Amino acid sequence: MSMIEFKDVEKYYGDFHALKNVNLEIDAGETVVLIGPSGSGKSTLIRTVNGLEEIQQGQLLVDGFDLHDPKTDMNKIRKNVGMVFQHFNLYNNKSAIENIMLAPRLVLKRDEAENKKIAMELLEKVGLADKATNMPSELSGGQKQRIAIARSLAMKPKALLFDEPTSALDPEMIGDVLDVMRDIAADSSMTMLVVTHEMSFAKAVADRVIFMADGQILEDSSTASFFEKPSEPRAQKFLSQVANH
Ligand SMILES: Nc1ncnc2c1ncn2[C@@H]1O[C@H](COP(=O)(O)OP(=O)(O)OP(=O)(O)O)[C@@H](O)[C@H]1O
Repeated sequence: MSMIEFKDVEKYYGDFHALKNVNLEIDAGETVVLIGPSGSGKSTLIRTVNGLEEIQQGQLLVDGFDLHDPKTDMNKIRKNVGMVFQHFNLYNNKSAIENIMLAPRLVLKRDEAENKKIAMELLEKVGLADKATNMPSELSGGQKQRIAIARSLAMKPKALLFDEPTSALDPEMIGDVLDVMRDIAADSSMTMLVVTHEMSFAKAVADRVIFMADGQILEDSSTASFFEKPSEPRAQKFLSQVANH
């Protein structure tokens, strides 16, 4: 069953045509990496999936719900579709564990003892059990991002969206975050859509690679065939540029 489905989607910012005839289907459990040059529309695409950006034409189905249908409850979509941002977006006035416990408490009304138990398990999972009571200002970028990932997981989502999760991190922090993402991708029930420039992560973890340029999907291939040789010349050029980085 497809978890995310774009059908002939068009997105404009005013006069600017940001997504052009996007057709894309992502099955439940798939890990898909979205790559492309700066300004190609990757963030825009990923942000439409949980309603942070509206589409103007076409259809977008998430977990079987049509995002354009006024009857669709966006809160329900956001419960099931977590998002991890480049700049973490933690609540800076709350400790690591409080960041993780907040949404389940408010949105899911999870019992407090159960909430704490799940939050501690997630802190273990991301390797930060010893930082439970630290404030975000006391954490490194990589630690903040792992807390943000734990916070998303606490809602027990069906899908996770990652928008350049390692782009704001010092190089030595990136590996730990990618390791956590790799673990999550190994859970066959989790759907992941990841915007990243980390080609080795894409190669090792993604089932499929989508290449975008100028608001269009130019290539949608299995990871193996994409990295062997993308069929699209612009994808070939992009790949050689990031590889030389
Ligand atoms: N809120 C907005 N209003 C107007 N234009 C926007 C807005 N957000 C994005 N754009 C434009 O839409 C295009 C796609 O932006 P988007 O952030 O989706 O690209 P991207 O592929 O994620 O780029 P990057 O890799 O640099 O993050 C860009 O030309 C950008 O300037």
